[in-house]
Parts: sequence; structure tokens; C-alpha cells
Amino acid sequence: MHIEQKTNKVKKAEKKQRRSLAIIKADCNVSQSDSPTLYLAILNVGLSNGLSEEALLTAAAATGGQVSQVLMLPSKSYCFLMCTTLADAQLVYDGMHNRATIGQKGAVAYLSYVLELPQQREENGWQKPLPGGLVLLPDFVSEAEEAALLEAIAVGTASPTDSLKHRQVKHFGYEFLYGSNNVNPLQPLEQGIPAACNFMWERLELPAFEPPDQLTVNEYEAGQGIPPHVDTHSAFKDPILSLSLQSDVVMDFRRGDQLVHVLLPRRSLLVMSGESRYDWTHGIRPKHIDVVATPSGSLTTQARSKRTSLTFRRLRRGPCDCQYPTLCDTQQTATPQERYASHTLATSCRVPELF
Ligand SMILES: O=C(O)CCC(=O)C(=O)O
Ligand SMILES: [Fe+2]
Repeated sequence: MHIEQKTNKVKKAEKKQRRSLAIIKADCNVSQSDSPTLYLAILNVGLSNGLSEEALLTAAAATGGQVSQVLMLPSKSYCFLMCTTLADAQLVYDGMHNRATIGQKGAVAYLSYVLELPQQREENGWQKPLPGGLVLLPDFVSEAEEAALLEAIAVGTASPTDSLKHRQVKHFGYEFLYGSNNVNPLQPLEQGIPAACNFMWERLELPAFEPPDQLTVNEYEAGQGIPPHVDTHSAFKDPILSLSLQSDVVMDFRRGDQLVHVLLPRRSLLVMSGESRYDWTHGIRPKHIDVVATPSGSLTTQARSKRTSLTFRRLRRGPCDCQYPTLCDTQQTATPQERYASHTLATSCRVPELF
């Protein structure tokens, strides 16, 4: 009886596998391989039936096999992995084939070795150089300094805490107005940037650095994020600084069809200047688990916890004169008169649905 049941399970798997392999051959021109390869097709589960990249990587990691690339295809009930070595691919195959119930309603994954990955439509955002002008300074503050900063921003805020759709914010120096994506330079808040932050400016060692006069504190619960946006050009100068406290997170930078993932470790400072400040959007996807690259280049998952970020900026007080017109609210203004007026009017950013 037991053997009979097992045979049925194997038969069902083989049937599903054959059907799915015919589909990926037709869809992506990818062929099955009878002997192990680095490439695995994950059949019967995919984006179309609720499988996430994180859930797939978590299941693969549980087999002990290392994965170096994931390819999820929109609206498909299959996806692909590339493993780091053949031994890794075999571990993932043996550990997941006809075992891993990672799809919706416990749908089981069937695996098959394939000769190659399909022609990639989505870029792999991990193997890319950082956008120009983006600098990440790990361990910029110590744990003791992190605790002192959290204490300093928790007390005596002049602006009330705002509860945005997806996160909590507080402002110092000037309030950031989410309706217009701008600040009113004529209305400083009673409370400026806490003096406890000042030790950071010397540590930066940036020539001709003007200390910031505006601070936005974002508090993200695990699973919360911020939509892709560019900080309004006419509102703030270059650079923009973002200090990550309490949790690591992955920030995505995008320009046209380019995508670069940047892991922001807890206690690191991100300096956005030049191209990265003006010509790329930045955002954080609302997820509980991040996919991150390991030093050896393979991919793994990492759970987020509550993160507090401190974004330090300096008001521009005039139109923007950057070299990057695409996302520049000043340069996208229609007439010279409007261009002149843009530094007094609250202008909205060109990236819609910002916050
Ligand atoms: O949380 C962060 O590091 C980024 C916040 C941000 O981009 C902003 O407030 O404009
Ligand atoms: Fe921003």
C-alpha cells in the first residue's frame, strides 16, 4: 500500500514534470538535461501561483546548496535557479524535487536540470557597479553612537510624528511636505537637527562640506518600504546622506531599465551625490525578507527588523542647476518664468505616487 502510494506520487511528478518541460521549451526555448547542470528549472510553482523569490531562496538554502542567480518570470508558474557548483545543484535538486511545498495551497515543486537559463529579461541588480557618485561607508557610527542618536531623535521633536501610509516620519530643521514633495524655507521648525548628530560631519572628510540643516527620520517596521523617488532637486543640495540604524535593508537604485541593489548595513552611512543623487531614483521594496548577495557572489535571504533611517539634507534655496534634466523639477518646468519661480513655489517631483 505504502509502495503503491509512493509510486503514484512519483508518477504524478513525472507527468507534471513532462508537461511543464514542454511549456518551458515552448515559452523560453530551454531544454531539459539528463545529467546534472548548474541550471535548475523549478516547475509547477512561480510568480503566477504565489511563489516569491525569498520563499524560493529560503527553501533552496535549507538543502545546503548555494544559489548564485534566481530568475522569476512574470505571470509564470515556473522559475529558474543557477547554482554555484554542480554539487550545489545536486543538493538543491535532491532536497527540493517533489518535496518542497512552496507554492500556493502547498503546491509542490518539481525540479529539472536544464541546459541553460532563458534569455534574461530582468537585470540581475547585484552584479552591477554602484551608480556614479554613490558611496557607502560601513560602520560609520559605533553601537554606542547608534544608541545615543536614537535617543536624541526620540525626544523633543518640534514637528509631530507623521504616520504615512507605510511608515512613520519625523522632521527636524524644516518639515518635509509630502503633498508637494518640498520644504518651506521660510518656515523653519523650532527644533533644528539635534547637536548629538554633529560629530558625524568631521568624520565625513568631504571637502567644502556644508553641514545639513534638515533631517527626516523614517521609521520602518519590518515589511515596510519607501516607493522609488528622487529627492526633489530644487528642495535640496548635493549630497544627501542616509544613516541606517537598527536593521540592514536593501535599497534599489533605478535609471531607465537599469537596476542596482545596494545592501545598506545597520550603522552605515550612504552618501548620494552627483548622478546617484540627481539621475537615479532610490526606493525600498516593502518586504519582510531581503534577497542579498554573499561575498562569494551567491544569493541568500536575510530577515528585516525595525529600521530607523536618518536622512540629512541641506536646503537649496534657489532653482536647481544640475547636469541631469530628466528628473529635475527645475529644468522640467515649461517656461523661463516658471523656472525662476520654482524656487519659491512648492514644486512636485516628476516621479508619480511618491510617498
Ligand atoms: O530610509 C532611507 O534610507 C531613505 C529615505 C529617503 O529616501 C527619503 O526620506 O527621502
Ligand atoms: Fe529619498
